[in-house]
Amino acid sequence: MDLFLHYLGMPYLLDGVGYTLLITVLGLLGGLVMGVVLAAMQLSRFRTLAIVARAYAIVFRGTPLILQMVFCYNALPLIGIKLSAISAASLALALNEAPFIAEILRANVLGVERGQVSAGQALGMTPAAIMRRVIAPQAIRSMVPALGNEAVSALKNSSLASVVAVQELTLRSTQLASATFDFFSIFFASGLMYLVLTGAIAVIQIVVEMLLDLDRPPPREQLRRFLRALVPGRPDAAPELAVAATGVTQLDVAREIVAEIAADPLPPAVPKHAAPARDPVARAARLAANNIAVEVRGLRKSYGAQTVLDGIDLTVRAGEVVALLGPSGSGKSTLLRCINRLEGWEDGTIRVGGQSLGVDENGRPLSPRLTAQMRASVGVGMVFQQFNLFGHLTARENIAGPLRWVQGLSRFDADRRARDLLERIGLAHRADALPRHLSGGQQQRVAIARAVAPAPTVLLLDEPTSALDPELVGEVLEVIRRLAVEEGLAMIISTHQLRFAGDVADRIVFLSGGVVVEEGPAARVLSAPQHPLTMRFLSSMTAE
Ligand SMILES: Nc1ncnc2c1ncn2[C@@H]1O[C@H](COP(=O)(O)OP(=O)(O)OP(=O)(O)O)[C@@H](O)[C@H]1O
Repeated sequence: MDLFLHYLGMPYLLDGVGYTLLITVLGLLGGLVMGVVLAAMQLSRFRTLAIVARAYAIVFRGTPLILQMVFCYNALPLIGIKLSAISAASLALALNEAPFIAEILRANVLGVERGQVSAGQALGMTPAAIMRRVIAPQAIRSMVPALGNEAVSALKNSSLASVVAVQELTLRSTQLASATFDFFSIFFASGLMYLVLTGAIAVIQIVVEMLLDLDRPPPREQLRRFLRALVPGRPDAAPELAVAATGVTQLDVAREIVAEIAADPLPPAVPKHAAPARDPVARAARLAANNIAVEVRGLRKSYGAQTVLDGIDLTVRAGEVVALLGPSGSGKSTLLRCINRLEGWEDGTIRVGGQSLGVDENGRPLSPRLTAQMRASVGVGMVFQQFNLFGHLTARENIAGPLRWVQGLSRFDADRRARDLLERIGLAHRADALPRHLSGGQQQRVAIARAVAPAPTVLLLDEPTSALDPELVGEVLEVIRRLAVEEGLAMIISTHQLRFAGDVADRIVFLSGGVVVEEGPAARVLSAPQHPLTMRFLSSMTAE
């Protein structure tokens, strides 16, 4: 035991720990930098870069680290690059770690829901802003455990640096044991040192995970809870006593909270503009004089051999509400995504606010960054079936964030606009809740508020209620009515809610097999459809 303690505090071995740490840190930092580059190359639109990165990964993951160390130390001098043993070992470790770290980065970037990327694009965020504000914060959170593993493995791999005579812990332990023959005490002591180092990595990992944990209460709340727990006799410190005194169980309290959240009524409507008079003829005449908000001409779009949209023509005027109806797979979502330039197409033109999104005045395609800027300046918002809220941001930040990043509002103004909208949709009390703590209906209400926050002129809604339980549909339709219809936005809404369509839509466009088979005033199409396919669809929907 004495000998073991003696080796544990021996400066010769402790110096070895220093070298071990140095190589590990340099290797990991180098690996991280190169890993970011490799991951970016693999995710890039340029195939050649992706192929080069993949080839690198095959070579450096497929050969032993010990050979890479020998190569860096002995072979690089042959081409004029002479490195010290520590530099050569660190470089080899970095080269070896890079493809593993790149795969961790790539997997976590791809793991962020694609819907959130579409939502970012639809909000007019550039690819760089989407990476920085949406993907990176979520990917970094989820990659911490894997990076912790990688750090432990790099620490252990650093022992291979002994092959190029770096005086790290394993080499020094072996040398000491050869000289003293006290193998057991020395290797036990050096094993414990490695354990302490890997333990420290585990602790760092736990702390980082805690700091990045979105469910962690804010520091002030943590301090409040801590202080409350210290004060004896306070109701929070002894909830059972409070229950005994009042006769109200915790279950009762929980039920009350759940009931309150479930009811979650919308506040009374205070429309900015008076709701449009529902005299369809007068309204149609008024709308006919408005500017064209969206114009689709001869749109053809295929996925591989499948033609999804086959010569669509559609004109929507400012302030007009158009409901897209049609059976599943008829192309409604694809049409909406094309209008917003989230999809390309083969033939035809789409103009939004008089501009062709994604192409310059000479018809040449714009970069994704310029397309995003154009989308924001034209003012087209989109609401998705699956809500697509940014998962790491609160309800308030989901609305305020894009206002700052895209519209350039100050934090104060963006927050005020977000709070105002949350109040109007009856969710002011949930402003600081994360999307995963909101019901589907609440999430979709926030998503609608986020889409209308920059005051778009055109709002596209892709089956906004189809992912919701029936009892939540009404609240979302009411929010659409308040925030969009009453604001007089031009809207194209793909929906299966016939009553809602009849109530808010000026016109119904019925799609089947990628073509418009019938269109006309909402009341007429719903009550007296002309085309057999429309008739069959409407009677099947009414029967449901
Ligand atoms: N990214 C894609 N790749 C290949 N095929 C696709 C893609 N997106 C849609 N499709 C196909 O295009 C057709 C039209 O799909 P779309 O989602 O536009 O229909 P929809 O009318 O919106 O249907 P639903 O009411 O079920 O949402 C479908 O056959 C679908 O399988």
